[in-house]
Amino acid sequence: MSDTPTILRKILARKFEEVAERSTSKTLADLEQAIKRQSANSEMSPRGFTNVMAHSIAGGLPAVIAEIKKASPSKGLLRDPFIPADIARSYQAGGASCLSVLTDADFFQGHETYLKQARAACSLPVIRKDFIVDPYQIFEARSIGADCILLIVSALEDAQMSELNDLAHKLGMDVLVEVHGGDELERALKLNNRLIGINNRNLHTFEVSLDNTFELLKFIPENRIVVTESGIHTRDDVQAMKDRQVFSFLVGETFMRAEDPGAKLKELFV
Ligand SMILES: O=C(O)c1ccccc1NCC(=O)[C@H](O)[C@H](O)COP(=O)(O)O
Repeated sequence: MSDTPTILRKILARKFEEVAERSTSKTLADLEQAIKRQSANSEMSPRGFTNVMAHSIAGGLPAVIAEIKKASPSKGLLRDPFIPADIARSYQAGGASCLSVLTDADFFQGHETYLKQARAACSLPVIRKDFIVDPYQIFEARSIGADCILLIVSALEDAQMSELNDLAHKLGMDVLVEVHGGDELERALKLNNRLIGINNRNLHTFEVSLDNTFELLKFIPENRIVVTESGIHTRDDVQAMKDRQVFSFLVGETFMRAEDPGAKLKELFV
């Protein structure tokens, strides 16, 4: 791969700086202490992200991870005013299985507080949607209440990915391992993990094609849950996935642009 600074590379470079900055004001030991303290609070216990997804599918329902993102590098500002607690309640009423909350500030106008507010407003499991490059961020994710984290295969080496995956599980969280191409999928399948996300968006070029899910799907064993991510806009898009036995979805922009995100979810999925 060339070293041209694509958006993904810029985000990752910033993440390394962020971890260095944050860990001086809040150390790893501080985060571990916070996690220990919150283990006495049942509200903060992991909500079983993967189990909830599997349960929806087993019950014949699509498992929708409904995303809370204020803005994105490809589309700019998506929602204003942006009230995570209201959005979370709307998603739960609309039938979402889980939430995804962007916590990256510099590129998505996200924040950890948004995850806390969204999670406190509903009973759904929540994935911290961020760009994880260091164990520090996994401790941080659990300390703010995340039930699941995202690992983007193209951002990580195998050994590092395996270490991060194990750490997340050790802290009681689930992991969504995200791929875009066949080589990444091969690497993802080596991990002991059930949720595999196929991103239809190329994070280097922003190009989006649902064909990406259709093409990679055949290489994924049946014991994995395939989540199709990005570019889902219509009932036809949803039906095209269902026709190919894909029942798990991660949707952001379409819901964020709707006045009532939960009603939009129902319109697409029910
Ligand atoms: O959304 C972007 O522009 C983006 C750019 C660079 C890296 C990641 C990006 N998005 C993260 C996601 O994968 C999506 O937020 C998620 O899959 C939902 O996609 P969509 O329904 O198309 O908003």
